[in-house]
Amino acid sequence: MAVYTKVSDTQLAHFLSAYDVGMPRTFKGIAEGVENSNFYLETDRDRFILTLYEKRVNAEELPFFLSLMQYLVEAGLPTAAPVADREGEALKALNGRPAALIQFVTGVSKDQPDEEDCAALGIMLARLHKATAGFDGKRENNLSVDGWKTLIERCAGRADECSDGLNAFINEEMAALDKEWPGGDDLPRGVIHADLFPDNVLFTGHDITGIIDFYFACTDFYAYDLAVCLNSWCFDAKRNFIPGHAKAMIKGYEATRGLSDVEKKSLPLLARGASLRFLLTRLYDWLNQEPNALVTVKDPLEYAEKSRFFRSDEFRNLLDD
Ligand SMILES: Nc1ncnc2c1ncn2[C@@H]1O[C@H](COP(=O)(O)OP(=O)(O)O)[C@@H](O)[C@H]1O
Ligand SMILES: N[C@@H](CCOP(=O)(O)O)C(=O)O
Repeated sequence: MAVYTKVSDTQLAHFLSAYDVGMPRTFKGIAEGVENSNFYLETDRDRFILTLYEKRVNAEELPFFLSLMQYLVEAGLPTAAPVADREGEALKALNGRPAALIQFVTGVSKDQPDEEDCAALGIMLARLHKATAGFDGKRENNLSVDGWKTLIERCAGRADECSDGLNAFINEEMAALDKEWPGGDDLPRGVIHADLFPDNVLFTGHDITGIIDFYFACTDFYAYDLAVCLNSWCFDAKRNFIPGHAKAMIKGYEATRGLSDVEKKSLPLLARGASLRFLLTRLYDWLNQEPNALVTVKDPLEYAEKSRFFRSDEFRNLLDD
């Protein structure tokens, strides 16, 4: 459960007095997520998510995230809208943290998405990329090559506490990616989600009803967003790659936004970059656990294994099929 900052009944009542959202009926911490504190709020009028932004979110960047979310709702994407208070403010503060009330979206995230879900995700990801092309906000990806180097410095060679040999693996992978990573103009880019894991996509059946958690959204390669999804949607619980999932996702994506040959050829490298990004943030969290937080720390090694897979020929061959 991710609740780093608690909210008392009195604090909630004071916070809600600025809004026109009705009287609270249910209020509880949410049993998913690792980044921010999230609460489910039901009032006599509607359902909401109350988010208190924590460690990795830079408060100055919150207007970018919230305006992107609002833009996407208006563009017809199934995303959650920030709720403004009576003064028209969506970005507020609560218990010393920046906070926002977000519209609740219905649907259930999938632990084990199937091929049809992956196809739907591919289509939705491409729709998202086409929609964000009209959004004029920009945000550098602080979890790309330079950000990985910073995380490596902060993990200070302690990776082997997690697994023998992990430090050497990370350094070797970082050096290779640093050398080969595409330059800013080498691939089409725009605003991407950058963390579109299955827990951030809500379904009813095989239909996507909600895309949430835009707090890593940034300006980067569209194909990198696809590479994040190949990492997070196309492996089974034993971390075996599922080629059918990847094919369905890429096909769905291409049906909506075509991928150039250069983008396709870059996917193995971009997928390795995405693996390293999630390996490093998970490793940092694993090494710096907060004893008082209600949070389930995620396994860094999952992404070391995925990174090794994306270095193999199997994925390259699949793209040539
Ligand atoms: N707008 C929303 N509508 C419905 N459920 C949501 C919404 N936002 C978050 N949730 C629920 O809260 C959980 C944690 O939210 P998430 O944004 O992924 O956390 P974090 O900010 O820690 O990354 C999600 O897995 C989902 O169950
Ligand atoms: N997707 C990341 C963790 C951050 O996302 P959240 O939605 O689970 O808070 C990972 O799996 O490492």
